[in-house]
Amino acid sequence: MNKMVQSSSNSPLLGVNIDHVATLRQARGVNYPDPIEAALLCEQAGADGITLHLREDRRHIVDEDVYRMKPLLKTRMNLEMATTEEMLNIALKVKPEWVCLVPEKREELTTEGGLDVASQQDHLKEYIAALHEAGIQVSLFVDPESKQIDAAMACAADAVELHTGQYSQAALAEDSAATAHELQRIQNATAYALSVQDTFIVNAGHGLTRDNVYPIASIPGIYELNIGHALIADSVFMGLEKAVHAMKQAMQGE
Ligand SMILES: CC(=O)[C@@H](O)[C@H](O)COP(=O)(O)O
Ligand SMILES: NCC(=O)COP(=O)(O)O
Repeated sequence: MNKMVQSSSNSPLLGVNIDHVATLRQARGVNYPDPIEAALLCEQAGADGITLHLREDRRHIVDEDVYRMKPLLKTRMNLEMATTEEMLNIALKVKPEWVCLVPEKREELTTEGGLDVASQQDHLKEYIAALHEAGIQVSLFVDPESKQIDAAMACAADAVELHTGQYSQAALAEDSAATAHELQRIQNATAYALSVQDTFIVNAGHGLTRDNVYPIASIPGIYELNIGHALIADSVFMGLEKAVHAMKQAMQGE
């Protein structure tokens, strides 16, 4: 996707991550709640895209979800995955509009850091080229560091998604100095990427909530935010449609 798809307001687009609906399903080993039903509801409520992470251990999203969801989405699918041969084969079959390459550790509670693009450029160049050949655009989930952005561009990635986990944790801990520091890193990384290549897409996400999203959504040039855990948590109390609306409002400072 190019930057032709724009938010109707000045705030970034909202990609909703529906992994956490599948987490609830897997906790019981039953067939509900259905992440596909959730994805379609989020789209109806104004989500600009749907993100899902097919983890190697299949702890939430499973292969069938990805295959079933793709033809039903009206916006676009952003498939997060590790840089393995198995995942490449799945992506080439499913053909999501976007793939976001993320680091994975089996035992982690959630994605702990960004992909170290700089240390594996040869592998990533080939991997990204294979996805491009299938018409899939590629984003790399990276820490907000110029070294990783340079490497992502050198690998011909179309976008980066800046990992906002450290910012979110600092905000949650109400550590205002650390929050300001992490925000500055994300602002600097965004400005850096766009100064090198103004057509490059800079997304951000991880751990964002209605309480901490506005400073990130206000960064000039940020294209899309991917938000899951906090939005699905909100939906327990307010319903999924209202939770999508409320997140969009929070992104605009309302
Ligand atoms: C890469 C990323 O930030 C998301 O995929 C997030 O990791 C989803 O939640 P889990 O970490 O619980 O899979
Ligand atoms: N890539 C980040 C994402 O998709 C959502 O992360 P979270 O809001 O579930 O932490």
